[in-house]
Amino acid sequence: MNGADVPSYSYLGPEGTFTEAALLKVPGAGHARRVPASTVGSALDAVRSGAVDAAMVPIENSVEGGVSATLDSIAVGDPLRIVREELVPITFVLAARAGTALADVRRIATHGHAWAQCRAWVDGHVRDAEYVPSSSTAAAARDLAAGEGGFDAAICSPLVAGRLGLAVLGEDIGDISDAVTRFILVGGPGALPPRTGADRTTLVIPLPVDHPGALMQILDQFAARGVNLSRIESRPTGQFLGDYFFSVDADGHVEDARVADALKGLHRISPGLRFLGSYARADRRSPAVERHTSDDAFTAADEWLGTILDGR
Ligand SMILES: O=C(O)C(=O)Cc1ccccc1
Repeated sequence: MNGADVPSYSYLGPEGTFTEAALLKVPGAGHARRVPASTVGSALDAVRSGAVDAAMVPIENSVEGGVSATLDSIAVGDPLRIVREELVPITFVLAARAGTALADVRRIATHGHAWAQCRAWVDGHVRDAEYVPSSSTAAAARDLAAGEGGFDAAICSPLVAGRLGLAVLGEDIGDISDAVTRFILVGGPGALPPRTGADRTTLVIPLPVDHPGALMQILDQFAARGVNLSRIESRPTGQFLGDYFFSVDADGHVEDARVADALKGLHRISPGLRFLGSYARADRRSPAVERHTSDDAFTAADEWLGTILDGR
């Protein structure tokens, strides 16, 4: 904890982001040192430099899918470890300065994921709407309240709109009303969070180039050990056209024999495999494990092989 008595956390800020709401769900975070960062990359760099103990960043949205800024920043550079996840239900409002009517709104600032989730509402209520990208929903609202940025409205949380004294021109404007975002708490390499039986393991798997069937072989490592995947996305490495890595969430903990065995198989196919952590699922859902992929089955198989190698 950097010698201080309280832990320190960076997060995608400023105050009032959905990411801060996720951080405040972490036990003790309300009394911790909380350091807002203007990008996901800088929140993670604060962990790498040792300026903070851990960072909270968004990773996945039930409507829009993976958060590329997070998937990419965590995949390269000094190794990081996900130690926890939080789920936050997301509600958006259209906020404006007092005196602005909905008919006057054209330029709307917000985070890319918020914009993507309110597309239908905006199309139906704002004529010739123009998207102004912002680093977060709260940054858009803050700049709007300060009269900066040259936009007419912001899409943000009802809480932030209220705190900044902004008028709400549209309530609950998300196209899917029960949208949820998953956030991850990311620390440096260290002891693994304990296995709970309802865990998730996150991996970065570089796709070997000029290797026919590589993706099939990668997927087969999970399938053959009965390991379910809850997310798989391909992202370009940025090195050259056609060079990709897969960002994967698998059910289970690396201390589960079937997951450990799958990781060993993956490493043989893709030696640049990066282990990003095993941590408890926020929804506490445990996977169904067939008998032949249970820890007991793996132990029995190891013992059986041992008898052969020992000449027994
Ligand atoms: O901009 C924010 O408030 C964030 O925390 C990022 C985000 C944006 C939209 C949905 C979920 C998270």
